[in-house]
Amino acid sequence: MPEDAQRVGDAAPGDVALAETLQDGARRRGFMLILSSPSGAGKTTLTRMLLQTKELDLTLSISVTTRLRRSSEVDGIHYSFISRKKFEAMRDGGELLEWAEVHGNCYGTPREPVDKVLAEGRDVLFDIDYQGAQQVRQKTGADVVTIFILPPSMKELRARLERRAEDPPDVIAKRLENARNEIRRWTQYDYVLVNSDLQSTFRELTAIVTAERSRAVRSTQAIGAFVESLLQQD
Ligand SMILES: Nc1ncnc2c1ncn2[C@@H]1O[C@H](COP(=O)(O)OP(=O)(O)OP(=O)(O)O)[C@@H](O)[C@H]1O
Ligand SMILES: Nc1nc2c(ncn2[C@@H]2O[C@H](COP(=O)(O)O)[C@@H](O)[C@H]2O)c(=O)[nH]1
Repeated sequence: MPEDAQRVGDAAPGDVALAETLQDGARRRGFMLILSSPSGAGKTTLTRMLLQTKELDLTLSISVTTRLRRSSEVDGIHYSFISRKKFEAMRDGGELLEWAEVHGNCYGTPREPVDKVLAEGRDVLFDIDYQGAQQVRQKTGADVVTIFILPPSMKELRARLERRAEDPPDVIAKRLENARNEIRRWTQYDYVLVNSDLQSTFRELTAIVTAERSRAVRSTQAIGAFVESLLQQD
């Protein structure tokens, strides 16, 4: 073993650097975690639970939309609510990573905040539809993880939209009408979960996040340096 090499348990200054090197953010690239589902299956609820779990350290991508704000929503927190004119200017100016028309309204993901979080080696959470998921996959490639959330039944999907009581009956009817087309897209996704019991689905989601964070393909050079140091040890 070379004289200057570190031993496990040695309190050398190099250990601090090594420990820092192995901070999660430094040892891997961040990824984009996309949740999609038909309206009412539960992705907003699950997104909220993921964000409230501080140790997961996920950052939500806040979409822009031309949809009217629901009474429970806060501008800048749940969405940035903008006019169609502003939306078109952002889209045409290349400010959106992806965009789509969903249930008659326009939705899009501002590119800059996503790039910033990923550059820090952290993960970004998206609540977007299958059209957006497809665009993000095509544009960005490997560092995308997609999850499709299914309802346990169409009856329960309707019941959830009605219990939520956030949309008028015609909007609920349109969302249910679109649900079948959306559900057929499940094969595009990396993972598919049936959201019957909320806590079980949440556990499944956190297990996916944890596993995806250890994928060798996302390793940075820091892990390479760490492996080299391991190989130098007795
Ligand atoms: N596993 C579950 N069991 C029972 N109710 C649920 C479950 N998951 C979510 N819900 C409820 O279903 C309703 C719809 O959920 P949520 O708003 O999260 O759906 P969504 O997929 O985000 O819909 P949208 O695409 O319209 O935003 C909410 O009232 C939520 O509390
Ligand atoms: N392609 C995109 N889809 C988005 C985006 N933000 C939200 N959505 C999807 O729209 C529907 C309806 O959402 P709601 O809040 O009006 O119920 C839902 O499927 C969302 O996932 C986006 O930026 N791009």
